[in-house]
Amino acid sequence: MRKTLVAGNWKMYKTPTEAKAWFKELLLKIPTSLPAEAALMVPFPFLPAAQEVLLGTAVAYGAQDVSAHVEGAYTGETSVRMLADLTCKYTIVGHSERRSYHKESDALVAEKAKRLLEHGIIPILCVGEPLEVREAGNAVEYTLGQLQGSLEGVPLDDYDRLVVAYEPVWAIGTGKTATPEDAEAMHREIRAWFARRFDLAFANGVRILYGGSVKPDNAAALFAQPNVDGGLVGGASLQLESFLALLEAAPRSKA
Ligand SMILES: O=C[C@H](O)COP(=O)(O)O
Repeated sequence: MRKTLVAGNWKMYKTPTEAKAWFKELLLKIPTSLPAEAALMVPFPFLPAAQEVLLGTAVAYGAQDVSAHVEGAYTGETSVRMLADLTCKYTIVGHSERRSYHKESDALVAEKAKRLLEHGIIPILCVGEPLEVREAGNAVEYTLGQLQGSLEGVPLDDYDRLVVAYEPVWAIGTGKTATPEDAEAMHREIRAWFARRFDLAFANGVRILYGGSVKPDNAAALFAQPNVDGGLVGGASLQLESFLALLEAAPRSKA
């Protein structure tokens, strides 16, 4: 059984003060019998407030990136030891905005995933093709290539040490969502890749989220697909009511 996960990615929105108030309000409004697991992936300066308010509750939290270096003279970087000290459960690696704007390679993403695993933090590894690749009919090949490269040398002893997020670049922040059928088709390919690389039990256990313009009005159809184990959600995770609606749209688990 895979527990469904709805993870908000706040990107570079809100302030620490706003975030702390939001976390508190969320805890007041979140249903006690929450079907899916909830998580918030927030900017680094929000993590102390997340730890103070969310630690020990039903809402997990984590960062949106991490340095590949453990520590040292790396101005502007944030280390995995800092994230572990702030009790992050998850952290995003390889988001397309970092791959594109910060030229992060698969090899760098793999190093970051390794650092997280070494410190007990679960990487949410993002993969997904740009529009021209999809239009050329190479979306599967491209996405599986990214997956392979971003997990090169990453020691994965169990499926619950990793979450994958399939985020087609053309669907991010554009209002264009992959159809539930297209998302399901890619998620099946990703799961089949894990079956080839590891085994069937690993493949059936690993959670694969969909990301790209997930909203309360399309979430239920996406999350109903057998291989879509929840979502990594940008814009629609920023408002409390829509984040709660997304959580309610998610089933408890997948077989
Ligand atoms: O990580 C989240 C994705 O980039 C999706 O963002 P979005 O829901 O605003 O399209």
